Formats: sequence, structure tokens, C-alpha cells
Amino acid sequence: MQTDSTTLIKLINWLAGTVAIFIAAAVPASYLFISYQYVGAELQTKANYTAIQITALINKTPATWIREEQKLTALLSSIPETEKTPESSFITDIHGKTIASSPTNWPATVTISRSAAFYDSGLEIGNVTLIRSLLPLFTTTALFGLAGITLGLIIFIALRVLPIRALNSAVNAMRQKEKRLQVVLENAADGILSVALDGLIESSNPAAEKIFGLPQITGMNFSELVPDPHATRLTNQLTQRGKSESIGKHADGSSFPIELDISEAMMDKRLTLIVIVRDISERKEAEQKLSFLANFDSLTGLPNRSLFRDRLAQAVARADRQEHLVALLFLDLDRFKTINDSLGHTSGDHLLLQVAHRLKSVLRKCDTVARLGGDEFTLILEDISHIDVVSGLANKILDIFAEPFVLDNQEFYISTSIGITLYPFDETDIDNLIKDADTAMYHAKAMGRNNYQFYTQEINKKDNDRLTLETDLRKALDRDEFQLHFQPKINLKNGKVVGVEALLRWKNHPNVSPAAYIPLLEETGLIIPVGEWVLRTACNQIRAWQAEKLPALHIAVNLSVRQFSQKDLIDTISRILNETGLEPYLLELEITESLLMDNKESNIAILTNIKNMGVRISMDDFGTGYSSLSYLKRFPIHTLKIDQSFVKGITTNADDAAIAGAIINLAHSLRLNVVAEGVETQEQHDFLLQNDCNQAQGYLISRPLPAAEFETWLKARNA
Ligand SMILES: Nc1nc2c(ncn2[C@@H]2O[C@@H]3COP(=O)(O)O[C@H]4[C@@H](O)[C@H](n5cnc6c(=O)[nH]c(N)nc65)O[C@@H]4COP(=O)(O)O[C@H]3[C@H]2O)c(=O)[nH]1
Repeated sequence: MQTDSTTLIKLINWLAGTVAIFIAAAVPASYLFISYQYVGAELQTKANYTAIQITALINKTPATWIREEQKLTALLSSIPETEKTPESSFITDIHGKTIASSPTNWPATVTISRSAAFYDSGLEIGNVTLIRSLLPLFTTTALFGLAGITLGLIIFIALRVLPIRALNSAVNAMRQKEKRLQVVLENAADGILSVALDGLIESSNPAAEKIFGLPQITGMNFSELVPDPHATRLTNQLTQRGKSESIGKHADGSSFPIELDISEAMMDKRLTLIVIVRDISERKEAEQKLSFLANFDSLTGLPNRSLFRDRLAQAVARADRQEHLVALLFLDLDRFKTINDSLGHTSGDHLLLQVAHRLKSVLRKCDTVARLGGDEFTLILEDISHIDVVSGLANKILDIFAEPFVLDNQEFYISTSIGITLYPFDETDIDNLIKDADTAMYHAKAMGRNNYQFYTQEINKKDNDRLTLETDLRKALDRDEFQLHFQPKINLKNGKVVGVEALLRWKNHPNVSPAAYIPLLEETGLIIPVGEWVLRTACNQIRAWQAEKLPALHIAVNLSVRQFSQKDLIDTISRILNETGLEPYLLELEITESLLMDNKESNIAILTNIKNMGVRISMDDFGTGYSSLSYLKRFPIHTLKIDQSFVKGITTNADDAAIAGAIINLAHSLRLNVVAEGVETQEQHDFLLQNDCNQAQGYLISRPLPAAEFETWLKARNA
């Protein structure tokens, strides 16, 4: 670039000089030439004219003209002289002898002369010659020379300065551009190299050095940075043009994936390779991660639903070839939702990780364990020769769940329900195989959880019934199909009705017990809106009876565990109390023992809040669960309800009598009210009265009744 511009400047100088010199010389030379021609012509004209006059004189005096020197001299004198230009003239005969002349009083050094002949009778007899000094012409020419030099100088300056200035600004602009390009090159994230065809790196940017972890790569051979994986040719990578992926070698010896973009360019009249190098480690990692996420569960690292389906399809194909069975086990953790809702998702995740670990530990290498999502796991057991092998493994799985899981430094017993289908016995289609295993798993749950069930047609029918029920349930609330029945509770000592329990009824399915659809409402989450409806309707009913001046009644409403995971439970209760205007002490919420086990601290907090609102809390079905009595002390409970299974046997079974008696004593020692439910006979009633039970509820007193019937019943009883 530098040499190019210097040569150009020299050329401009030379051209400007030549043009200037030419102009400086041409101006005076042209003037001299033109003026000389003009003077010559002028002299010639004068000479011709004078010669004509002499010829006329000769014609007039042919014999004597030659002696008329005076006349001839006067004739010469009459020739008009150019101002300031010394001029002389003379007449000569044919032999050159001067006949007459005008005086010459100027130095006749540099002159111009012109002659013309005169005639006598047509014969040339002499010449008239005019001489003029050229000094004035030379003087003027010298002046024109000065003007020419001035003009030449101006032209030289114009021709030299302006182009050079333009050239300089062009060169500067190019340098700026070059600088900018340099900055771009130095700051580019990609490595940019110019490489000779033999692999020699001729230039590189800092990014290239950074990528390979070397302080300097110019001068190295490209094959040292990107070794040919096949070692066939030194510069194998460079033989490709366009984009390609390869492996780079870092200064620390490690390999990393790179992307090369190779193109050709002419540089210094040589074909050079322009190589753009990009470190694609992050992209590759992301790709790998994506492909992992597409096939594996990110939490447990187990195959996900998509890979599980692939594996099942492969297993089925292998089973066809080898005439073996494939067993598909569908696992769902029991009460996982409670753990997740109460201990939080982190603990839920820890549980899932532990489960995945335990499941892997019982499987053979050829089997697959996958997580389909949530707490659903599937197992594919291949190469099964007998169904006993599957039962054996299902039992093994139940066994590994018998050990407690440690979450938040506490031990939890989590069981699993397993549904099993066998290929090709149950189904040959993969989707149906999965669906049937799922159905069998639901059946296992319905059978009391913590067990496994093989798929059967009978299960399938039950599953369909359940589906129909679920669909109907979803519409029931909107269609106003629910109703409350009220069952009275009496004070055993005086027989007075002290309260009622509100029990949900489904008008369209009067024969389906709440015990059948409440678990379904819980599973589907419908228990939240339905529970709110129950609470509001029950409170409104008591208010309505209050308005009718019926004796003040306590209303007991069942709360399911699922409602406790509802964030705004407290708000819902207080809103309903406000809306209906029911005094809080008249409301009693019945909870079950399972609440004592699940997430004790937060449940204690919720119950304490409820208690602080003035609402009473009753522990339903007491004695059926396995809650620790020490928990009981910490819970803000007002009432214990003896489960009807004990009440049933109190007069016939010594154990039931002992348990019922113990519960009554325990309640009294904890200063709790105690209610016996399911009282059907007078004997049971009397036993409870003798054993100091406070209240009783059961068919002996009244079945649960619709509001209007209950009202009639109450009025009749109090009458
Ligand atoms: N054999 C016999 N049974 C008697 C006798 N006295 C009352 N019962 C029945 O015992 C159940 C008492 O309710 P629970 O233990 O809270 O048990 C309830 C309760 O846990 C649940 N439930 C009912 N309504 C609701 C509700 O609105 N919300 C929630 N979360 N659960 C409810 O469904 C369970 C079953 O309710 P129901 O079928 O109405 O059954 C009621 C009632 O009809 C008797 O002398 N003998």
C-alpha cells in the first residue's frame, strides 16, 4: 500500500512537471513563432509595395531613374515604420550594388529581412530589401517566457497538489478502513486465519489463538492445530471448502469440537486459504443435552416416555423372534401428591430419585426402568419364560419400598401400586399394553394400595365404570346434582340434639356412597370446589334454621386431606363464615388421622389458624389410623370421634369395648370432647353412656336426612 502510493506520487510529480515545462516553453515559443511569421509577412508586403513604386518610377523615367537617388531615397523614407521597431531599407541593382538606402541608426545584430524585385520592361533589374531588428520581438518573447513559466508553475501546482491531496485522502480513507477491519478482526469471536496451501499459517487473529490456547499460532502448521484424524494427508482438513466440523487440539492437549469454514482468496498473487474456526463445544454440549432431554428424564436420568416406548417396541420385536414374554409393570407411588404438596417439590424430587435408585437395583441389565412423569414409573422385563418371574419381581419391588425413605431428615413409608400386562397374552398393540398396565395399576390402588395386580378383563370393566363416574362427577357441581344430608349428634347424658354432621349426597346416584366418589373427587382435584360448596351450603343451612328459631346446632363438615394442600383454605373458611354470618364456634371441621402423618408442622399451623378463628376441630374415625398419640397432644383438636368399626363391636367384642373405652379415657385426659359414631343399638348407646362418652351419632338416633326431613324430625323430637 505504502509503495503503491509512493509510485503513484512519483508518477504524478513527473506528469505535473512535464505538463508545466511544456506549458512554460510553449507560451513564449508560440509567441515567437507567430510574431516572427507576422513580422516577416509585414516586411514582405512593404517590400512588394516599394518594388511596385520603383517599377512605376522606372516606367516613367526609364533612362534616368537610376540617377534619381534622391527620389529613390525619399521613396524608401516614405515606407511607414512600425512604432518602436527599428527598421531600414535599401535598393540594390541586379548585381547587388546599393542604389539607395535609408539610414540605419540601430545595431543590426539580430534582424529579419524581406526583398522584392522591381522590373524594367518586364525584366528584373534590382531588389528592394527591408530589414527589421528582432530585438523588440525577443524582448516581448522573454516576457511571454516569464508568463509561460508562471503558468507552468500554476499548472504544476494544480496538477501535483490536487491529485496528491486526493490520493492522500484516498489512502487515509483506506487506512481507516484497514484499521476498522483490523479492530473487527482482533475482536471477532471466531478465529480467522490465512493459511498457505501447504498448511502454513500466515496470519491469525487473537480469537484463533484463544480458541487453541496458544500465544502465537502464525508460523505453525494448520495440522498441528487440527490434526488429521485419519492421518492420510498433512492438510486433509484444508482440502475441503465450505463448512465442515472437525476436532481441534488445545494447547493443554485436550480435544474439542470445532467448525471450519474454508474459502479461497488471492493474496499477493498467491492462492491462499481463509479459514474461519469456531469453537462449538457449547453448541455440541447443548445438542447432547437436548438429545438427552428428548430421551431421558432430567431428574432421575431414567429413559423418558419417548425412549420407553422405543424400548418397549424393541422388546416386543425381540420377544416375537425369541418366542418369549415381555412384562410391562406400571408403578405409581402411593400418597406421592401428599408428600409433594406438604414437604415441597424438592423433597418430592429426592423421593423420586431414591425410588429410581431402588428400582434400578432390582432390575437385570436387559430390563428397562423408565419414568413417564410425575410419580409414574414403568418397567419392561424381557426374556420372561414364566409369569412367576414377574410376580417374583413385583414382590421384590414391594419389598424395597418397605424400607423407609429419608426426606428432610425424617423417615417416610411410601408404598407403590403396580399394574402388570404381559405381551403377547393381554395385548399386542403397544399403546393398549401401556393403557392396560395403567388400568391394572389403578385397580391395585383401589385394592388398598401397596400391591400389584395383573391386568384382567374384569379390571378393564371396572376401569371403564370409574371413567364414566369421573366424567359424570366433573359435571355434577355445575348441574347442581349435589345435596347435603344431615345426621344429628346427641348429648348422651340428656339426649338433647347438640349438632349435625353434613354428609354429601349425589342426587343422580343415590346408591353410590360418598366413600366411593370422594376418593375420585380427591384424585381429580374436584374436592376443592365441591368441598367449598359443602361448607357454604352447610353454614347457610344452619343460618336458615337459626332464622326459623330452631335450637342452636353445631354443624360438622368433613375436610379431606387434599383440601389442606389448598393454599387459600383459611381464606375460604373465613370468607364463607363472613358471607353466611355463621358464628365460628358453631362450625366443626372433621379431619382424618392421615393429616397427623403428612407434613405435621404445616398442618399444625393451618389447624392452629382455624382454631384461632374460633372454629372447632374434630378428629374423625379415630383409632383406625396409626397416628402417634404424642402427635395428638400437639394438634389443636376439640373432639375425638370413635370410629364406627369399634362402636359396632363394643357390646359383643371385648377388644372393641376396650379400645372404645381407652379412646374415651384418652379424650378425657386430653380434655377433649368424645363422640361415638355408628351407634345402631340401644346396648351400644348404654355402654357409651356408662363409659362417659359425651355424644353419640348413628342410625339409632337418625339416619342422615335431607334438610327438610331433618327439620321435621327435630321438631318432632323436641316437641
Ligand atoms: N353403618 C352405619 N353407618 C352410619 C351410621 N351412622 C352414620 N353412618 C355413616 O357413617 C358415615 C359417617 O361419616 P364419616 O365417618 O365422616 O365418613 C364419611 C366422610 O369421610 C366422607 N364424606 C361424606 N361427606 C363428605 C364431604 O362433604 N366431604 C368430605 N371430604 N368427605 C365426606 O364419606 C364418608 C362416608 O359418608 P357416608 O356414606 O355418608 O357415611 C356416613 C354415615 O352415613 C350407622 O349407625 N351405621
